[in-house]
Formats: sequence, C-alpha cells, structure tokens
Amino acid sequence: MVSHLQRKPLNEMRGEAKILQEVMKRDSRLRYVGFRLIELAPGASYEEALTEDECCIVALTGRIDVTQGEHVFANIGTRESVFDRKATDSVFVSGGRSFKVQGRSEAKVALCYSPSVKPLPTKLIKAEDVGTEERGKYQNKRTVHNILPDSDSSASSLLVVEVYTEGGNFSSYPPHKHDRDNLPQESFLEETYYHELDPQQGFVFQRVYTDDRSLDETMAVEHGDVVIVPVGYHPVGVPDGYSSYYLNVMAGPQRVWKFHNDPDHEWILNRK
Ligand SMILES: O=C(O)C[C@@H](O)[C@H](O)C(=O)CO
Repeated sequence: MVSHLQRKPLNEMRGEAKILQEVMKRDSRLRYVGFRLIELAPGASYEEALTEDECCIVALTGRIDVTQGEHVFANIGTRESVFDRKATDSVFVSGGRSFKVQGRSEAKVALCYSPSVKPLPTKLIKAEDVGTEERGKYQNKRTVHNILPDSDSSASSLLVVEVYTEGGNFSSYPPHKHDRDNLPQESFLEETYYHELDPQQGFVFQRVYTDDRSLDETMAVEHGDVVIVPVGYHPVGVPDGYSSYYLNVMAGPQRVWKFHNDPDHEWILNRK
C-alpha cells in the first residue's frame, strides 16, 4: 500500500501540458509548500496566474521559453536528463504575477511554490550561478545543487535544492528534521521530495519519522514519485547499482534552513 506521504505520477493532460505530479496545499496537509511537475511537447505551453504564492520554475530537462510580463527568458535549460549531473536554469516569479512556459524541445518543468511574503523582481537563476556542494564521507556522500538556498535573497520564502546520491549511499543523513519554529536552534520548514532514478526501474528507501514515532513511515520510492515531509526526520537510502536524484522544495514561516540531527545518529558525522 502506498503511504499517505507518497504520491505516484499522475500523467494527466491539462490543456497542452501533461501534469506528472501535483501536491498543492489544498489537497495535502502542507501549509507552506506546493509542487507541480509538468511535461511539455515542443511548442506546447502552460500558463499560470500566481495569486498568493511565489514560484520557482525549474527547467528540469529539455529547453523552454519562460515569459513573465516584459521578461522573456528564451531557450533556457541545460540537460536532456537530470543524470547529466549538471546544474540547470530556473526562473523565480513573485506572487500576483502571471507566467507562461513553452517547450522548445520536449521538456520536464518543476514548479515549486511557497507563500509570497513580499514582491520581488522576476529573476533568471542561471545554471552557472547555481552553487554545487559535495557533502559527506564514506557511504554518506552526495552532491547538492543550491538553486535557491537561504543565502540567496531572490525569494521571500522559497528554498529549492537538487541532490544526487550514488548507489550504496545515504543522503538527508544522518537523519535531520526542521519542524520546530525555534530559531536559532531549529527552523520549521515543510518539504517535498521529487525523486528520479537511474536506471529508472530502481527504487530508494525514504523514512519519515518523529521522535515519538507518532509518524513513522518507511517507503519504497520509485522513479517519478513525490514524498511529502510535513514534519520529522527524512533520510534516503540508495540501493547498490542505482543513482538517485531528488529535487527538494522547502518553506516555512522563516526563510532559514536550520536543521536538527537525530541525536541517536549524530555520531555518524564525527567519524574520523
Ligand atoms: O545534504 C543532504 O543530504 C540533502 C538534504 O539536506 C536535503 O536537501 C534535505 O533534507 C533538506 O532538509
């Protein structure tokens, strides 16, 4: 049985766009984060009028044109597959504005939403400006692309990162959480995980659990699934032979990523 925290691909046509995933606040227990994944054929378009949310449009694969008012970002996107392992282009749009995305090639586009706290300029986040970080050691190695980290004030509440984890490794590990609005110790941030696998028949394990185990779900997550992390620790384990990619969207009352490691497993970080 699929967990209430796990969403399988939808594959629903809406106008010219295929909706692959849709986790909106109205149909989940999330209050801050929304996520939609669309697929566009060459020439097909998707339009949206934002109201209360801001949006980061991530050209996950393929090439697209993004238009917002007088801004036209033509032919953006850098990769055929997320497993090209290079950073990609994105566009940030504040709440209250409308945008259009048009496929130049076949394209997969992630739309990452969170509350628009204040109006900010529409901005192209170029692939070359996306910081890449290598984290961890032993079987805890992963590569992170910081598309909208908290050090970048282009957004008012939205945080977006991509993470690559090779087979046999764990990421979002040692397990950490960010579910208490108690800065400077910890921030409250909801999170979604959009997962891809290479090769596609693979799977990863993701556990979402709280200290008191009132929430404790361990999921076998497949290519194209979304995992919702309303609260709790949320580690990911990748079986040997497969590579994992995920896109994280995070948001909460304050735009700060301050996590708290599970004290039982924090020793992992202190190995020589
Ligand atoms: O470092 C990692 O393994 C990635 C995680 O930090 C992931 O982005 C996350 O859990 C954010 O809270």
